Amino acid sequence: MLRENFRVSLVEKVASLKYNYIENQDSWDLISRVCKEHEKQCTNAFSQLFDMVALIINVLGILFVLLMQVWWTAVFIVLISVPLFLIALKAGKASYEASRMAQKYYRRVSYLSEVLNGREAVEERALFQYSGRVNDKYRSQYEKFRKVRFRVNLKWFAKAKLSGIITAFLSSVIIVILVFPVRSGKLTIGLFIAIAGNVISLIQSLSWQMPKYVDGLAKNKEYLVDLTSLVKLQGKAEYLDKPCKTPVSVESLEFKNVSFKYPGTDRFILKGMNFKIEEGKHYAFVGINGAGKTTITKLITGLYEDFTGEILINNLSIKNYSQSQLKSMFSVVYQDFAKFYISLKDNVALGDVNGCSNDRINEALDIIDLKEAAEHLPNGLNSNLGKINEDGVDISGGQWQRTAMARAIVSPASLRVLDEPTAAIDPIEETKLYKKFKQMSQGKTAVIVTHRLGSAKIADKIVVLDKGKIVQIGTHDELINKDGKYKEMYEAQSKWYKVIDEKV
Ligand SMILES: Nc1ncnc2c1ncn2[C@@H]1O[C@H](COP(=O)(O)OP(=O)(O)OP(=O)(O)O)[C@@H](O)[C@H]1O
Repeated sequence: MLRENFRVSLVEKVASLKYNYIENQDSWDLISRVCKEHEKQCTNAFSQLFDMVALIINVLGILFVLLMQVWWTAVFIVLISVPLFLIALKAGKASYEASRMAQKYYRRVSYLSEVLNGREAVEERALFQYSGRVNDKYRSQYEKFRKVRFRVNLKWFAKAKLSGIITAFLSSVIIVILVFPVRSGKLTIGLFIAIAGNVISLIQSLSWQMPKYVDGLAKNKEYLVDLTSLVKLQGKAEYLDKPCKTPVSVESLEFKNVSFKYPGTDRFILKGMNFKIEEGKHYAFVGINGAGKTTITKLITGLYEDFTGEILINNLSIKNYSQSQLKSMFSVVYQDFAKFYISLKDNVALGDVNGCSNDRINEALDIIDLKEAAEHLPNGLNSNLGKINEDGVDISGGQWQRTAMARAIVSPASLRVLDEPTAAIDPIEETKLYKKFKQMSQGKTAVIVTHRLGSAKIADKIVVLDKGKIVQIGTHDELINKDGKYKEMYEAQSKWYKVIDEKV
């Protein structure tokens, strides 16, 4: 039930969160803490709770026997156990808090461990031999992580041991005192042995088992505090909705005086931006690194809502559309697109979650020049990609990019956003690809973010960005004949384009 229900609920909760929580460090830490070993956290809590109930019954039984025979020993033992109980409670809470603090170091440690051992960085590792340096960093981060944990564990250990020693000592005192009534004949030897046995059993229960369970339960309580905080994070159930089966067509998209800064930061990334995208046309957004191109695509697709000014789709504010309507309007390929280690066919089919036929997949692969390569894979379209599967095959960076673009092609959305997905494809191939993309996107609107002006050239309009502002808009011919940022950038890259112009 935990796996089927709780895990699914957690996944749905995280998927329904506002996008800015995913990019925010603190909320991401919270999400990681709650989702990590959630099943274990719950099963531990249950088993510890039951063990504790069993222990309490056991302790109460022994206390009852003691109470009947030598009442003061029972009272004495109960009085000792109260502070022990409180100490264990505090230790459990501190231990979970330490794991919260350790989380940020742990994240870095896990990342560095992946860099040192993972498959992703294997080539750079072999080429640059950086393992020694990264290892030093790993060690220093791990030391910080270990010290935080060690301090808490040490405190816990010291408290638990000290409590154990005190209880053992006081219980020995009880046993010694009981010798006197035995000597005077008030207590039989048999009863004395039984009581001494019970006192020793109580010591074990109260000084070792009880603190262990209380500590565990306190940790679990803190987990519940985190879980409650996660549940309270703002989200919308509609973020889980699929795109509408009948996509909403984007006839126009307009930015009116849009300014934006990322949540939790002070710097405006977009400053009073105005432009209009018309149906069926292709737009290229160009500009230096950090100019704000990707940020525009994030706002266009509704990932962030906290902007000032207006974003109008078909003359209606973007905020008036439901998530399923918005999702049906855009197909997006980002520069850091996801590589899914599933079959090639499923990778492409993700572009239309409402159902995608084999014919459409083949057509998309054909357009994107991936069909031949797909036919050479061991199981054709059904070949698993990536080395995570036993029969998985590695494809090249450019082929991954083409796969991601094929996803955008099978999507029925009317506006395609390509945020530099072609960086791993050489400039000549890229320009060919965009030309083909333009041909097959007739009637569709496209926003292409690129650094290669040879590719931008084929767009109907080029939007030039600089420091969060639009500095020029126009066709290639218009912009190249004016002095300005575009001409400057184009001339800097022009040596390439002579070659490209000749070849494509
Ligand atoms: N999640 C974020 N939180 C805070 N700042 C961000 C975030 N994402 C991007 N930025 C900042 O916003 C600015 C614009 O980034 P953006 O990715 O839009 O630029 P870009 O023009 O697409 O750059 P590039 O050509 O390098 O891809 C950058 O200065 C970046 O540091």
